[in-house]
Amino acid sequence: MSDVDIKQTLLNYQKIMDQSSYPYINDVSAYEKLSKIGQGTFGEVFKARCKSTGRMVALKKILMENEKEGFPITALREVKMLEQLKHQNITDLIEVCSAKGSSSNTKDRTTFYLVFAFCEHDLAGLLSNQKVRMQLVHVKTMMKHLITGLNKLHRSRILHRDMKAANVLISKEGVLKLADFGLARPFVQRENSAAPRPLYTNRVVTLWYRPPELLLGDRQYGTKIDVWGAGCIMAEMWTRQPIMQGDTEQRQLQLISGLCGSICPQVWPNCVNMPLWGAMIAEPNTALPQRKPRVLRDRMNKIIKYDPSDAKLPASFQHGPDEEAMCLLEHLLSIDPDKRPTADEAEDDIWFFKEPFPRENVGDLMETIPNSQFEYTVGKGAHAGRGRHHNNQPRPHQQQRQQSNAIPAGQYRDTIF
Ligand SMILES: Nc1ncnc2c1ncn2[C@@H]1O[C@H](COP(=O)(O)OP(=O)(O)OP(=O)(O)O)[C@@H](O)[C@H]1O
Repeated sequence: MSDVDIKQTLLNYQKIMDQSSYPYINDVSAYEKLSKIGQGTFGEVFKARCKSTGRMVALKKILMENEKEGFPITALREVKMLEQLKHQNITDLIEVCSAKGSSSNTKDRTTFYLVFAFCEHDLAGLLSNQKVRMQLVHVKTMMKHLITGLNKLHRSRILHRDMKAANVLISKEGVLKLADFGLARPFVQRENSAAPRPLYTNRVVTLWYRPPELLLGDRQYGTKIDVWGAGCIMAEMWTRQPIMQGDTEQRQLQLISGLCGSICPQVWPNCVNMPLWGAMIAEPNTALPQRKPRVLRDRMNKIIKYDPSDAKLPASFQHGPDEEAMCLLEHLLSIDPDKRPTADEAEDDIWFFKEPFPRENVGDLMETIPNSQFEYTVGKGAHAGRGRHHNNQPRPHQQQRQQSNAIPAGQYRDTIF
């Protein structure tokens, strides 16, 4: 079914629903709104409680950009994908709810909400809280959850396209969930490499987590764009802040070269075929500086160490760099997308089979966080919008809106850890 057909079907469906008292979709009044916890690109997000079960949920209001057209196609895509993606490491969409306008002006309008199981933290908030002391086993468990969730996504032929610590949620029980499928899209697996590949928009992924191929204008990318994001998140587990914080696409490329080495045909033969390669390399102040060494290992070796205060490590452990962790990180952050592992390969990485072994959850870490820190304040606290997508670029469907490259005051600017 084409997007137009889906839209038309939904329009008809909504008309029927509007005329009927039969609850095809539950009314949002089944939930009691408690507080506003986020301002997503698509609309507001509220913490709420189910009146009948007491279950905590996140209500994501769907921004109706053009109400006459009914339920937005982008939100419909998100719902359809999340229905396929039932997995413990993926945000749990419980249902879609609706609400009728209450005033005489709005009574013909229906507002829709996506209802998700509530998660107390996002990873960005957790990492920015210096009181949260993470041990190697916590980092490993969270990375295992993240890669397992990503593997499920890719096996379901879906690209996330907005991997970042702020889109990784952690439940009170200490289970990590990939969230925010607003930019996700299904992809076609090419059986025949000679077949033409579909073109996707390259205006995806928050700048700090954007891989070299997207920065060089690639429109035929694949799952490896998410794998790069997983690598950025893995490094951030130790640095506690995003590792490459460019404020323009050119600057982001320079930061990548500064850390991961020059983007050049010797390390990535196909780079010369990227749409922006020619223009960028020819610039006098090129964003593609050549002969830059790869210093990722040196920089990270100082940080990726066994923590001597980590009582859970066997006594025989040396407190040196964690060589297996370093190897996985190096692999995830390969400049050449073809050299990055698939999520399936990363899930079987040797690091996860070495002590300390990943656990079912990081519930013990969650227990160390005082209850008060489970609460939200808009724009502050656990869900503060660090590296938010809309600070760097609009969603594809919003490209007509003004793009702002500004990073808000108090946030990281153009730095490298
Ligand atoms: N299941 C959940 N539990 C708790 N909070 C959530 C949940 N889902 C979303 N949120 C909060 O709402 C915010 C916005 O949600 P989400 O990222 O899905 O929307 P978005 O419009 O795509 O936002 P963004 O512009 O940040 O990408 C999140 O950053 C998070 O703080």
